[in-house]
This record gives sequence, C-alpha cells and structure tokens, in this order.
Amino acid sequence: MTTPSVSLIGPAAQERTATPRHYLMCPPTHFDVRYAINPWMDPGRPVDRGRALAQWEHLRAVYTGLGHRVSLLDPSPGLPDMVFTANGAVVVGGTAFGARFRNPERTAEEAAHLAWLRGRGLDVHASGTVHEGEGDFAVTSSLILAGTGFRTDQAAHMEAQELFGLPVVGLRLVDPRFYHLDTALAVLDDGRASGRADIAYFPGAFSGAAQQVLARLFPDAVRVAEADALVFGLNAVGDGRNVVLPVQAAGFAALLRDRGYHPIGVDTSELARAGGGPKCCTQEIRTA
Ligand SMILES: CN(C)C(=N)NCCC[C@H](N)C(=O)O
Repeated sequence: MTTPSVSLIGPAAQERTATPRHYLMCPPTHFDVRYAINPWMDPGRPVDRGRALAQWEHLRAVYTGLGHRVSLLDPSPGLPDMVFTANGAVVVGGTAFGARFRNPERTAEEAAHLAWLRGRGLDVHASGTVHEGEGDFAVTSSLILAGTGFRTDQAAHMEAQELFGLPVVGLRLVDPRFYHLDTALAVLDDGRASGRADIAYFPGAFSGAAQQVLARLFPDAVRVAEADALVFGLNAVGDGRNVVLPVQAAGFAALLRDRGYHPIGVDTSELARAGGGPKCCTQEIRTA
C-alpha cells in the first residue's frame, strides 16, 4: 500500500490568495526556430507563427483576465527567441539584474531588456557573468533558487545575492532537456501574502545534492512526474492562487487542485518547439 503524497491537514487545507502582478511579455512577431541551442529545437521543421501568436495572445488574455498588469517589449526582427522574456532579467524590489546570454544567438536581446527596464526607472544592473534571468532564478519572498549546469554561471548566483540581499541557493541541473531551472521547478506561491513559499519540481532534473537541498528547504513541495515535466508543466506561473501551466500537464494540474490552487491550462505547444512554455514568455517586474 502506498502512502498518500498530499496531506489534507497540511498545505491542501489552506485558503489560497492571489496577489496582483506586473508581467513583461513580447509578442512572437518574429518567432522562429532557426538554430538549435537546446534539445527541443529542430530548425528543419517550419514553425506556424500564426499559431504561436494566437497561443501567446491567449496567455496574455489569461493574465489580464486575472487582473494582472501586462507590459510589452517591442519585438525585434532577427531575434526569434525574444518572446521568451523571462530570460532577459530578474527584477526584485525595483532592482533589475539584466541577463547575459550563454549563446551568441540571443545576445542582442540583452540591450532591448536593459533599455526597457531603464525606461521604467528601475535600478538596472548589467551582469558581469552569464545568466539567463528568470530562466534560472526562481524568486520567493525569503530566498532565490538559482539553477546552474547548462546556461547560468554559478558566479551569477553570488552577483544576484549581492544585488538583492536575499539568500541565493544554487541548484545543479543535470538533464539537458531541463536546461533552465524554470523547466524543472515552479514557484506556486512566493510567500508574499501567505508568509510561506510553496514550490513544485521534478526531482530527476537535479543533482542528488540539489534534490537533498530542495527536500530540506521545501519538505512539502509538490513533486511532479517526469511525464508532466516533459510537456513543460513546470514552466508555470503562480500568483499565490492561480497557476497558469501547459494544458497537457494534466497530472500536475490535479496535484495543484488537491492543494487548493486553481490551475489554468493554456496551450503553448507551438512555442514549445523553441523549448519554452508559459513561464518563459513571462518576466515578473517586482517593484515592491
Ligand atoms: C523555459 N525556458 C527554458 C525558458 N525560460 N526559456 C526558453 C528559451 C528558449 C530558447 N530557445 C533558448 O534555448 O534559449
């Protein structure tokens, strides 16, 4: 007999509260798969840009329907991955840590992000080390979880800690299919209202030591099955109550419901052809 993984007197019994968010998105006007910098990309198969645009518009409508503010970054021709705004920076308390991309194909996105962030009066810092923004930094109100192994350099973790004054906990990713932290771990509730951060993750994407760290820090975390992780289920955006995730991740959605969250499935399958999902298209601008 197996032990149920979710206790009804634990986090499942909590009332979940959404808090308003400000997101930065960029329409996939120039979306394409012209190069392969992750295992999901196949430049030999043409993308359906109209479909990608429709999926992206739907995602934006979901956020505005939830009462969140969405700002837009102007898409640039020649930058087919620009739709993935999460990778452009990490913004915490009005301070922005601009990305420095690992692959030259995405380097020109850095300046566009820095200009947008400066234009909003944020305290903007260009990075001295390679990091890919919220792709590898998952922010909670008490600490930041930071991925390394494929894209972001470990040195960037220390840079982020010095900049934000929050503990940065490094986590090693070991499976190239989960090349960014946000493909393998999602913040469901950052703890800003509840006082207690809640996350979900796929253990197999992490080194043994990183799995131990996560288990110590978040013993109640939702552990997601590989099948749900492989459809980018963990590339999810949580506001404390609502969790926007790929509609294909049905098992994960059921776990979320059991915990009192409100999962909202969206189809981002065309964008997944470049290796991204809802979270990749969404950078949070945290000014408070
Ligand atoms: C969920 N992920 C991984 C993201 N945060 N970003 C997607 C980036 C995709 C892009 N082709 C690349 O490989 O950089």
